[in-house]
Amino acid sequence: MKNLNKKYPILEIKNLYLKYNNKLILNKINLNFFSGEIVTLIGKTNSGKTTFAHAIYNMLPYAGKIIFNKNKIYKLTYDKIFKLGLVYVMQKNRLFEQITVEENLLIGAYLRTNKLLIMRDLNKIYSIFPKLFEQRMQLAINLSNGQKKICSIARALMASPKFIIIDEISFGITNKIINKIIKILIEIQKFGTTIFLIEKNIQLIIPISDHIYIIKKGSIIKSQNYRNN
Ligand SMILES: Nc1ncnc2c1ncn2[C@@H]1O[C@H](COP(=O)(O)OP(=O)(O)OP(=O)(O)O)[C@@H](O)[C@H]1O
Repeated sequence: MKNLNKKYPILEIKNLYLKYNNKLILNKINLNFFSGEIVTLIGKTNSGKTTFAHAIYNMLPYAGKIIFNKNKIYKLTYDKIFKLGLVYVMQKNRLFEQITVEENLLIGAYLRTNKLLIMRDLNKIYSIFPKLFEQRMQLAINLSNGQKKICSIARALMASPKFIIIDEISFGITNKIINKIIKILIEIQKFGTTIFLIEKNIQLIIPISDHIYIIKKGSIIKSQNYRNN
């Protein structure tokens, strides 16, 4: 049984509504996320998953309130949200392509001050993903799409986040690599990081999820709790 902090939610979504051109895309979403949970959002194409993540990161205007670690993040820009420890790995690659893989990874840690811990985490990333080590001096633009995704996730992990959103881990990468990423996620979850996965390929994700929500046409239509407590 996992020892999850249920005292107060690390992320609260209150009455979230979002429209594109007058079309309702997210419809009254109310969700609470707690520290150390792995939460998965499942839904078909165009159900509103990515839009939901964009709203959390304040990249789109919405109605409702989103509170992260008691901060009203609906009033903040996404760089400020990052500084609070909420990190978002977008579905599409957002690496800095004209700098090296290692420079990208270190940018993930730019707010951290303990160099020893940063190097420990960097070495850990390299030991889990040896190909990133081999490619560390290459410009990010030269990576394959799958390696770019791994590098994006690794960069987010280098921030030592309190909360990480990953939009489609499985996008462009093999099951073997997904399993490696899952191993790290389980490890950081033990230290209290909340992991929010947005997925279509659910086979590998369901067994590690504490909570699964299903979204359809912008509404959460089902939730399933897999925790033992
Ligand atoms: N920039 C945009 N302008 C207008 N409508 C948009 C825009 N982006 C998304 N939408 C619409 O919002 C709805 C939800 O899209 P969203 O990308 O959130 O779905 P999704 O569940 O993440 O899909 P996928 O699994 O394919 O990534 C869709 O109807 C889509 O057409």
